[in-house]
Amino acid sequence: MPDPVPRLKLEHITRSFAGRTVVDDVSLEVMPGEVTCLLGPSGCGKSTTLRIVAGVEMQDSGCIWVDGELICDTVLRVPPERRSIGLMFQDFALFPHLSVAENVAFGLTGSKADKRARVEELLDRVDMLRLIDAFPHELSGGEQQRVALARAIAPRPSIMLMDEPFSGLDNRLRDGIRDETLSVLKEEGTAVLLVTHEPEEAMRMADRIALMRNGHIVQQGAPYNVFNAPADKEAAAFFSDINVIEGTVRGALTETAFGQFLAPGVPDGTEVEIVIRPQHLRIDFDRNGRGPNPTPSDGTPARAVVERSRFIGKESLVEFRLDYDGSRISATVPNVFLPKPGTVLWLMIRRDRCFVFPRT
Ligand SMILES: Nc1ncnc2c1ncn2[C@@H]1O[C@H](COP(=O)(O)OP(=O)(O)OP(=O)(O)O)[C@@H](O)[C@H]1O
Repeated sequence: MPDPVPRLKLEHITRSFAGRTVVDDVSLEVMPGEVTCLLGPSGCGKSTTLRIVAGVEMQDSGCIWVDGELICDTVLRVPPERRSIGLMFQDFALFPHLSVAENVAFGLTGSKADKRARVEELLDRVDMLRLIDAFPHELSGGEQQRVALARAIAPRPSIMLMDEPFSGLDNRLRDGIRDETLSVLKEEGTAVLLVTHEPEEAMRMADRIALMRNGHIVQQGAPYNVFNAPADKEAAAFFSDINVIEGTVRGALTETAFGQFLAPGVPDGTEVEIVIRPQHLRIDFDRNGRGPNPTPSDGTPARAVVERSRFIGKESLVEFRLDYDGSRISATVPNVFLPKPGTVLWLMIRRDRCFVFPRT
């Protein structure tokens, strides 16, 4: 079977402003009915990439394809209004003088009856049918956002570009609207390119995450893979707090408080950093100095003294100092676990959750 054609494909997109490269060789694909999140810190070039796809900004080089058809390179340029692209941005604005129904019908063509049917269908899907005749000023922020979504989807764009569309909403409202939005877009088969700087939002919404830094895509893949096999230390740190254990390679091994780590193919003398997330440390009791029995997957246990412990919501964060070299390390534990400073405990780390990188 031939490979499916991506709904949206970006190839080697580059854009500079005043000699500074802001989007640097970005390539990605979005399949129909799938959500790709461009995730990265503020200023890394996410919105510029989105504006280039929308056609309101021009790339210096690279191509954009929709359903296998070239729509933009440095010579050809299909204008924004002919790209079948819907836009939903944080500062979306409904037309204040138009009712909910008129707002949603705004970009629609066809007979009055067809338009009305489409408006009602979409408002029903976003649970806003009861407010069809209301005006924007009579709606809450969340309700306005749902109408904006219905309006953006109404003309059946094959691609939806979303730039931090939910960041103006409070947390509880946001989860509901995010999930609703996702199911409507999936049902419509729309390909979504969504920009966010929040890893949690990307993990929740994306089929694929493209992690961006300084204009580059550092890593792309399913959320599970990007989280569990980060490309480098910064990629790991973008998703959660991390611990970094330093070591030097001798004979393809690094000695640490937690025993030896394999560093195959790494030359002797190379300094490495072993990255482990706080949730992947296991804590055990001292048992009069005996500590826990090591298991093959956890390696050698390390004796540590509690410096501080805090309850931080669903879990507790415990900060330790390792006997081995006096370095600090943190562990999170579900629920409430608040050992006193000075308590001796033992730590083990899940080897399958450690990432070894050359020191940068
Ligand atoms: N028209 C422009 N002229 C000059 N510089 C620009 C222009 N547009 C964007 N930039 C710069 O390019 C960089 C990337 O901006 P961009 O808005 O794409 O980042 P972002 O990742 O979306 O950030 P944020 O999450 O803060 O919106 C920024 O340093 C910005 O100042």
